[in-house]
Amino acid sequence: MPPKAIGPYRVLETLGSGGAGTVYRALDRRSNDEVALKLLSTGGPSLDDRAARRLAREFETLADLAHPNVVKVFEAGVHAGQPYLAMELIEGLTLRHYLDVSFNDLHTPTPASRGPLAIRRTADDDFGSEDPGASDDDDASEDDGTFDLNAFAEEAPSEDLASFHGAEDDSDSDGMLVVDPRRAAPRAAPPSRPTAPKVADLNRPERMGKLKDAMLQVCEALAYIHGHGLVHRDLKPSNIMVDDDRQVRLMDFGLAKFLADDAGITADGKLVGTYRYMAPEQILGEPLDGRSDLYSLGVILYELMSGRPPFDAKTPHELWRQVLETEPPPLLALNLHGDPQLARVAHRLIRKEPDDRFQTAEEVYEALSE
Ligand SMILES: Nc1ncnc2c1ncn2[C@@H]1O[C@H](COP(=O)(O)OP(=O)(O)OP(=O)(O)O)[C@@H](O)[C@H]1O
Repeated sequence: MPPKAIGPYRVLETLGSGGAGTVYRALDRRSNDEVALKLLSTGGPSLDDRAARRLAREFETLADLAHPNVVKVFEAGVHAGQPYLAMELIEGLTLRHYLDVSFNDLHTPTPASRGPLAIRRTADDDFGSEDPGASDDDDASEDDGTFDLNAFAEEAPSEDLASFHGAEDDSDSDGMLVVDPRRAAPRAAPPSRPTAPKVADLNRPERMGKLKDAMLQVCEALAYIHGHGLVHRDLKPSNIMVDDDRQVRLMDFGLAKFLADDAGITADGKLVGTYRYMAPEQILGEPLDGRSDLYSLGVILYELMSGRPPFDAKTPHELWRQVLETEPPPLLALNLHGDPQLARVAHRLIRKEPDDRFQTAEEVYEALSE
């Protein structure tokens, strides 16, 4: 049961939960404005009052940031020992759904047959089946108690083209993409499911235009937050939302900085971030800078262009091994007619050595604009 009120906010509904807490749609009783309210779960028992207030004060610094591509943080506070953040409420889709929906639009016979779309949550597990053997995580955590293996459990172990687009996969019980039940109906009748789209469908000009435009806006957001000395540390498709005007908002930036040290390790030894998108230096617990975010951006670009992530494994340890030691398959081998310029950008972003990547988000912006 969600709380009825959090500070001066009346909770209206739960929008979703992620690794760091739960997000509610809430009403600011002072102004009557609706906001997105993120109640952070700090992983253990409630913080003592002083610690929670200190964290909330640090979050307040995020309220000084203002950029059209960065979600606006209004204020921070403490509720029952847990810090919360009140943010601009974005009516839109996560980047992955935004691009999937554009694909589905092209395959839906009549616009009238489509129902309203609404995102309810965005863990990055929204594009493949959850590995039923989630005990992988348990295994790994026994091997190495250092890391928070829940982060891996929140991701799908793999992404294939069928699940990438699956028109009927978007109405799952998580409620992450709510569709007209008429569209969901074929789910019960597997023979009527559409065949998996061809890789070439990923290259449809409209979709590619949206992808490139969104990437440029993410670069602008990253340039801004890096310019303010922040590293996102958890850049992934569910932390990028696109509103109805196609304006991108980067979310959850900076939270990791307050919850962890320079290398992204929390006080209780957990790694902050989502494994699939983590740069090698992040996995190794080394100090991070903006180039680690650029690596994550490269994984996102690679995956949205090819329909699968550059590294794919069933266990965190295997994933880490691949990220640290192996080269990803050439993107254009997976998608023969992919945009070569964008593919080059993706590959350069996911180089293992930060020095070998683009060095700034501005450089990436320029390369994407060529
Ligand atoms: N400012 C916002 N406006 C509208 N919806 C939001 C906003 N912030 C978050 N949400 C929604 O709340 C859900 C949960 O967000 P949250 O940041 O807790 O999780 P996440 O990003 O999916 O995962 P994680 O916390 O592990 O990064 C998301 O699905 C998102 O759609």
